[in-house]
Amino acid sequence: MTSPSPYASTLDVLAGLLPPHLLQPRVGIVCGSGLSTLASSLRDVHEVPYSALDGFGKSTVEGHKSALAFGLIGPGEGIPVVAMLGRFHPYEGHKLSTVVYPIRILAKLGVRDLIITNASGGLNPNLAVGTIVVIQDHLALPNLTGPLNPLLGPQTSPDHPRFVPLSDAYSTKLRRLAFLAAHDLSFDDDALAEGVYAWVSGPTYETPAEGRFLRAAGADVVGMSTVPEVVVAKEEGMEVMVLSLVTNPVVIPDTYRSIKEEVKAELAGKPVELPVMPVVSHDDVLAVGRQKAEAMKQLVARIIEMIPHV
Ligand SMILES: O=P(O)(O)O[C@H]1O[C@H](CO)[C@@H](O)[C@H]1O
Ligand SMILES: Nc1nc2[nH]cnc2c(=O)[nH]1
Repeated sequence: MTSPSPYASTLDVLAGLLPPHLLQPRVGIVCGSGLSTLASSLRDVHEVPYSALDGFGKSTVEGHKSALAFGLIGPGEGIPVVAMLGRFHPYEGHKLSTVVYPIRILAKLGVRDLIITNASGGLNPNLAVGTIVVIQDHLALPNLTGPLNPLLGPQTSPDHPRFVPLSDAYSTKLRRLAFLAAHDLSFDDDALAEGVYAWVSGPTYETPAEGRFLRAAGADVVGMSTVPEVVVAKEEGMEVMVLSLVTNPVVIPDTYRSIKEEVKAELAGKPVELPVMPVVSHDDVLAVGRQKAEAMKQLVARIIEMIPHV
């Protein structure tokens, strides 16, 4: 007798709660901090709280709900979509297997294209707060050197490769659609940019030196999520796109001033104003999410309508 799949009870609960036309979503959305309103473009919505689903944790971060929203996007019959209203981060104390469990469930439900969103700090000084960055690659320090690669351990399935290539992690098909969708929606040229996401474990925000280090290493934005989801989605064979909303600057020119020089100037009788280091808060992050919610929502909905659904 074969042992039951660890996902079977979660899938059974969903099958018992959802109408058949929503049970096989074609596209998945992961809503980042403050971005749960992305799902408001869905119609015929059925929400299932994470608490009803074995294997799901509870998202403890403000700006993250804890539910799956199933619904339809687009004209006619509509495209069946599932949105994760809230994600899990390792810094909340969740095991990596919990962080990526919803992605595995999305794959088992039939999701083939995954649109992941997040809030991030800007490392590239050309990226203004409010820019949506279409991620083209990532730099994952916890993956490279530490125990935070979600694929560590026995091979998850004989159908999955043991060694997952990530050189094509970010779907060129979906990234192309993002820019076409922004054009369709008459977004300003600088509303959408491209860049590299650095994943850090958090929950501390970066020191100025860490920000400069990540920038020098080639990253444009930094955040505390997403990469484990991308890695598992790739292992599951999905096409993946990440839209990262820049909510705050991390590398700020001219704020890294030398106190030694300030004191020398003071002793020389020059008027001195001590630098005030700007600090970021999660409230700032959520506020930018609210400001940009409508644009993000329109963009995601338009991309989904443009995906060839055969
Ligand atoms: O990546 P998401 O979940 O959007 O959230 C980002 O915002 C939070 C910090 O303000 C961190 O969790 C960071 O990763
Ligand atoms: N690590 C990190 N994550 C973020 N999420 C939103 N802003 C930031 C930031 O500045 N740093």
